[in-house]
Amino acid sequence: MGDANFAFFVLFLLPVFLLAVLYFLVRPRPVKIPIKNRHVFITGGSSGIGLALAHRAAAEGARVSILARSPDKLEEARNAIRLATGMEVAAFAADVRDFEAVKRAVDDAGPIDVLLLNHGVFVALELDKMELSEVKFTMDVNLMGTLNLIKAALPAMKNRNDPLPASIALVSSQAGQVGIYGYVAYSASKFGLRGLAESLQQEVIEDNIHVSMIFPPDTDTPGLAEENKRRPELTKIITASSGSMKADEVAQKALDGIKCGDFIVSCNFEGIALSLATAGLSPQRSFLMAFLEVVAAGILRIVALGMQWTWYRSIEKYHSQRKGAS
Ligand SMILES: NC(=O)C1=CN([C@@H]2O[C@H](COP(=O)(O)OP(=O)(O)OC[C@H]3O[C@@H](n4cnc5c(N)ncnc54)[C@H](OP(=O)(O)O)[C@@H]3O)[C@@H](O)[C@H]2O)C=CC1
Ligand SMILES: CCCCCCCCCCCCCCCC(=O)[C@@H](N)CO
Repeated sequence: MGDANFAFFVLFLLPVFLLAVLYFLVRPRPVKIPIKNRHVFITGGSSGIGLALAHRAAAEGARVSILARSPDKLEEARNAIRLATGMEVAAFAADVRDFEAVKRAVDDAGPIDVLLLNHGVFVALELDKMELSEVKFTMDVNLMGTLNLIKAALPAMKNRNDPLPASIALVSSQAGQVGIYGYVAYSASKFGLRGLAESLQQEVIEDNIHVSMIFPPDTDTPGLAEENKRRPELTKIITASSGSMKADEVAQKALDGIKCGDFIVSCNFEGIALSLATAGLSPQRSFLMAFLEVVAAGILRIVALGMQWTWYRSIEKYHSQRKGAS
C-alpha cells in the first residue's frame, strides 16, 4: 500500500466504517423526552442544583413538584419560582429516608413523567475523622433515599397511559466517577448510584423509561458553602482539577441531557473527559459519543494516569510539609 492509500485508509475509511458500525450498534436507541406540560418531580428541589432545576423546568412549561425536608425552604422555593416564572409548584415535605412519607408524597403528587433524584448530603472529611453515624447518614440519604423514591414512583410510572417516553434521572457527582480524597463515604454513595442506574435501565427500557445520570463538578450552592467550612486541604487541591459551575449552568446541562435520554450527562469539559475515560460498560445511545469513547480510550488512560500522578504528588507534598512543620 502506498503512503497516500494508507493515509486514506486510516484517516477516512476506518473512521467512516467505525461510525457506521456504531450507528447500528448503540443501545438503547436514541430518544427524545419532552418536558413541556409533563410532570417533573424533583427531590432536593428547595436548594442549590435542585432549585435551579425546578426553576428551569417550570420556565420550560413543565408541571413541577419538589420534595425536601424543611417546609420553610420549600415554601421559599415555591414563592421564588412563582415570582420568576408565574408557575405554581407543588411542594412535599418528606425525608427521603422515610419510605412511608415518600410514598405518600409521590401518591399525592400524581403520576410522574420525569423523576429527578437530586437530593444529596455531603461532608468532605477523612474517614478517620468521620463518625460512623455520618457515613451511614450519607449512604441512607444518597443511596437508600434514591431507592425509596424509585420504589415509590415506579409502579405508577410503568402504568402511565401516556405513550411519551419517561425519565428517571439521578444526580451523582464527578466524585461518583473517580474517588477523591475526603469523599470515602460520599463517593461510595455516588458510585453506588451508577450500579443502580445501569441495572435499572435494563429493567425499565421495556416500559419506555429512560435513565440518566448527571455528573456535576463543584457547584456553587448552599450545600457546597457548608461543605467548604471544613473541607480538607487535599480535597480542595484535588477537586480543583475540574472547574466549578453555577447551579443554573448545571441545571441547564442536566435538563438538556435528560431530554435526549443521555445515560451519562457531563457538565463541563473536564467532565466530558472523565465520562469518556470511565465509559466502561455503560449504555450509550449516541454513536458520535461512542465513537469518541472508542477513539479516545487509550489516550485518556494516559491522561488519567497523569492526573493520578499529580494527585499523589500533592498528597506526598502535603504530608512532607506537615512533617517538616512539626
Ligand atoms: N454542590 C456541589 O458542589 C455538587 C453537588 N452535587 C450533588 O447535587 C445534589 C444537590 O446538591 P446541592 O444543590 O449542592 O445541595 P444543597 O445542600 O444546596 O441542597 C440539597 C437539597 O436536598 C434536600 N435534602 C437533603 N437531605 C434530604 C433528605 N434526607 N430528604 C429529603 N430532602 C433532602 C435539601 O433540603 P432539606 O435540607 O430541607 O431536606 C435540599 O433541597 C446532591 O445530590 C449533591 O451530591 C454533585 C456535584 C457537586
Ligand atoms: C481522564 C481525564 C480526567 C479529567 C479531570 C478529572 C477531574 C476530576 C475532579 C473531580 C472533582 C470532584 C468534585 C466533586 C464535587 C462534589 O460532589 C462535592 N462538591 C460535594 O458536593
